[in-house]
Amino acid sequence: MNHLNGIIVKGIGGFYYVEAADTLYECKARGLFRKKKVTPYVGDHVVIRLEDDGTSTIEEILPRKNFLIRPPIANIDQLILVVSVCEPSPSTLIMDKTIAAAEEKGIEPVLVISKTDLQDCEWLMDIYRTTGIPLLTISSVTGEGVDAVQKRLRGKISAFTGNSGVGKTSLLNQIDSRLHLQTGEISQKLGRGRHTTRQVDLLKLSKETYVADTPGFSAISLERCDLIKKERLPYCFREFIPFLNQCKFTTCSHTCEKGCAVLQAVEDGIISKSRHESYVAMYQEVKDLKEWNLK
Ligand SMILES: Nc1nc2c(ncn2[C@@H]2O[C@H](COP(=O)(O)OP(=O)(O)OP(=O)(O)O)[C@@H](O)[C@H]2O)c(=O)[nH]1
Ligand SMILES: [Zn+2]
Repeated sequence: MNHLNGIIVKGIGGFYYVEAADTLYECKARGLFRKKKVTPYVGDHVVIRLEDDGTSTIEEILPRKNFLIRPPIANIDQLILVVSVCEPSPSTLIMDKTIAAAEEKGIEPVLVISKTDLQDCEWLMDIYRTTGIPLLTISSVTGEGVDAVQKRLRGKISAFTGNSGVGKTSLLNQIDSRLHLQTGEISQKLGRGRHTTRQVDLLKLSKETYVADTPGFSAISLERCDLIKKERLPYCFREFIPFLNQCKFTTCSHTCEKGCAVLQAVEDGIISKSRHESYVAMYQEVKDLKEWNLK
């Protein structure tokens, strides 16, 4: 009997496809998982057993670094949030909700500003430059910045998110022409649109480099389903963290109080106003929620 370590890249009808030692194994999960109500997720690092009859079984699921339920996926290293500088214009509130949701889950957010061939993006860069969130700019038309995104993906499991039409598919096709993903209108016609629920697959770009193929992975699953408790919220704005212990009152909500170090940092231009506005809007949404409204 032979055991191998691998990663689940696809799940279909009770079978899991595990990549291990450069080979794809079709595996069943051990009955024990069902009994324990544990579902293997795409992205799970697993130990598989190769049986003598040629079949394979998932024996063990290794501890998860993080996981999402909708869509079901585990161990995402980074969330690549693609926003176009225009067509469609970005909503900083939705961006900040998505970024905060990633922070809360322990997934590194990476901001990619697309369509830089259409409009100057300095105004958007200015908002995010001071956050410490990795920031990249690209144009899938001129190809500018694509290399840097590719480099950023290397050795990691990444998921892309962003509104329809921002250019996620165009970017992925530039990164790896073997993907031949269908852009824009065509994919809608084929029913790959947003209403189709589809399993998530991991696409392998190169050794240990995977991208979650999640057509349904719109910002929705991250922003709406996962309201962040007000106590946690300030920590989901990473540039606020150095100031959080410096407010005059320990109960400071960092929205309007006197002696608030976060507000002072906004005043001093260390924290951008737009980010703080998003924080306040998100705080208002959750401030009166009771524990049972939140997961
Ligand atoms: N000018 C310009 N147009 C782009 C760029 N990237 C994508 N587009 C165009 O924007 C449209 C949408 O691009 P897609 O790559 O399909 O966008 P998407 O984010 O994958 O959209 P969904 O599949 O609906 O989620 C297409 O018409 C692209 O040709 C870019 O960098 N510059
Ligand atoms: Zn404060």
